[in-house]
Amino acid sequence: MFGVSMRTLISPSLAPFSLHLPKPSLFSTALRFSSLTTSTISINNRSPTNSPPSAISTRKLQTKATAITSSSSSHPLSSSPGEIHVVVGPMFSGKTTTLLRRILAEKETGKKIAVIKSNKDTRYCTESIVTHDGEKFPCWSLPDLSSFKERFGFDEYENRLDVIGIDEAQFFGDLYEFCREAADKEGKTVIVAGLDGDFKRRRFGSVLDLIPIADTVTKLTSRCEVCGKRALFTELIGGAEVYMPVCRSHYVCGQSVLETARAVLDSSSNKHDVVASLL
Ligand SMILES: Nc1ncnc2c1ncn2[C@@H]1O[C@H](COP(=O)(O)OP(=O)(O)O)[C@@H](O)[C@H]1O
Ligand SMILES: Cc1cn([C@H]2C[C@H](O)[C@@H](COP(=O)(O)O)O2)c(=O)[nH]c1=O
Ligand SMILES: [Zn+2]
Repeated sequence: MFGVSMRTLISPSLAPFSLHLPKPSLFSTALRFSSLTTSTISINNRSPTNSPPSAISTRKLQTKATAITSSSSSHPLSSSPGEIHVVVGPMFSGKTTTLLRRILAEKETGKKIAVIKSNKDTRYCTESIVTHDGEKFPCWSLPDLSSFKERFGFDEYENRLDVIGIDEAQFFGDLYEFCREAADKEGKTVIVAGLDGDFKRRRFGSVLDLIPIADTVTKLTSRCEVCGKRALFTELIGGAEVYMPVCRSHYVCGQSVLETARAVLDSSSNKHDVVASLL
């Protein structure tokens, strides 16, 4: 649905956007994932999926030793602590693609993996995560994360699962608790992909709450549908579900266009009301 919507973005209703560039959709057509930009804050200087350097092994050993002598936790560490990697950005910035790459890299090293996405996202397919380029990977489509262990099987989860990928993380109300427990107490590596902000640039769900407990945070960017520059934000451009990635200038410009359009619509519907009331 989105693939189609984005290809028809510059519709008559978007005339104000197209004023800035004669053929803005060329940017999305030409865009490949490799051209999207990334900035990663690696809190402990290791890459998300690479095997840890020796300093990390030392840290894990120390933490393990601490866990053995600690009796305060109701969930004593049975293995090394896990990791949390967070991938955020606007729509079409490559979050699902990145998640998929990282998950496949983990799988290739022999790790047992599982991918979960919110069942609120039914755009392409419910049983798979699907990138906007059509790449797919089977997943658990769930209403919340707390139901995952039971569905996956407690024993299988505890003893065999190494890596959990979470897509559309902004829709999970229990994201923070799930990730903290999985990484801190259950030794899982959790790779989380989701929107940091909504179309009003407000924080979305609890994705941002993960930052203080994350190993790495990667903010991806897309390409502005209007000018082709780096897109940081997602703009809602039509109905309830048509979005496009935009740069800061065009986000601001789009907001003022929308405000003006709303004001015009309001005043004209008021005029109609007045006229109607006179008839
Ligand atoms: N308007 C667009 N702007 C940028 N990328 C787009 C657009 N439309 C489709 N794409 C494609 O979407 C891909 C990213 O898809 P995906 O990983 O699913 O992103 P996200 O999960 O961040 O929404 C890009 O590599 C690009 O090929
Ligand atoms: C900006 C924005 C998005 N959504 C929805 C629309 C999609 O279902 C997902 C984002 O998917 P993607 O993998 O990042 O392309 O979120 C929303 O509900 N509200 C918003 O403001
Ligand atoms: Zn722009």
